[in-house]
Amino acid sequence: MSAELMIGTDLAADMVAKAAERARVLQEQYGVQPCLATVLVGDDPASATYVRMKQNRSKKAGIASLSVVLPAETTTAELVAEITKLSDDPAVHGILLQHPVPPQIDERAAFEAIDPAKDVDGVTMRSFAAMAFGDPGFRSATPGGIMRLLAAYDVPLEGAHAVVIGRSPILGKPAGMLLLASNATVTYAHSRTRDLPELVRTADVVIAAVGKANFVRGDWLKPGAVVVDAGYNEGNVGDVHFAEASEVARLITPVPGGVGPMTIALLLEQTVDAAETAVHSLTTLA
Ligand SMILES: Nc1nc(=O)c2c([nH]1)NC[C@@H]1CN(c3ccc(C(=O)N[C@@H](CCC(=O)O)C(=O)O)cc3)C=[N+]21
Repeated sequence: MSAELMIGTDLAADMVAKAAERARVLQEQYGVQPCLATVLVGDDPASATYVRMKQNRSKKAGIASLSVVLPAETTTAELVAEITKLSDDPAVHGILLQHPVPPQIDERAAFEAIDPAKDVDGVTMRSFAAMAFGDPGFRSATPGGIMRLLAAYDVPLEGAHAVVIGRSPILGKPAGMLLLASNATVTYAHSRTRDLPELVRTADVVIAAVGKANFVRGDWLKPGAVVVDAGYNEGNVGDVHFAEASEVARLITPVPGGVGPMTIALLLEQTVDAAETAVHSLTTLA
């Protein structure tokens, strides 16, 4: 093992502590408790576990959670109606629709029912555009968490070649946009990419977001590369073959303890951002 670990746990704890302090101030000065609504469709046990983790960590930070659980047979119209209710509820500051949803549901339509002011998970087209333009706004939780981790470890991005493996709408694609906004030279790789190992060997920064356990091998990496493993496969296994990669990389995220806690920390931070904005827009109006 020669690589240094990019540990998310401590940084995330720091971010959550700061969010908790801001939540306390909102409560004390305005009597408002930030509230994150989570929406889970169906009974996938892994998804239920992630949602529970988000709720538990919210609670520790003084953020209320409102849990909506819908049956697996829910239609797009029913889900959109539920999310619209949350969008219209002034007590709710942030909304998270857990991905994936069952196949009969149009996930994009459901995401777009989230009020952009409450899109603390950064999944709407409005938030995507802000990331693509490098404008302020909510970041998709995992990509935003990755950027904070890279910044904390002083990873140089300007002019660096970043290869993002995966192009999903709330992970790979926005991650590439944020890297581009930081002046990296970004290549998106995906299931149709030819000669993937060779391409990855040209990367200074690798973002693995494919959802295949131990997919990225040590001999795919340029010595000294920075490796971010955004995979969350069964049994807490990442997308990167950690034992091999950590012999070649300069910096690497562990799984668990890397990107995962940063994702949740950013979600909570952005929930408090949303609550502050809501409170301040009310006090300005008054
Ligand atoms: N709309 C939406 N937004 C998401 O952000 C989202 C989603 N859907 N669907 C599922 C994935 C998965 N995800 C994780 C978050 C934290 C950990 C995490 O903290 N994992 C711990 C280990 C898990 C444990 O301690 O049990 C770690 O890496 O240290 C993992 C996975 C967010 N996701």
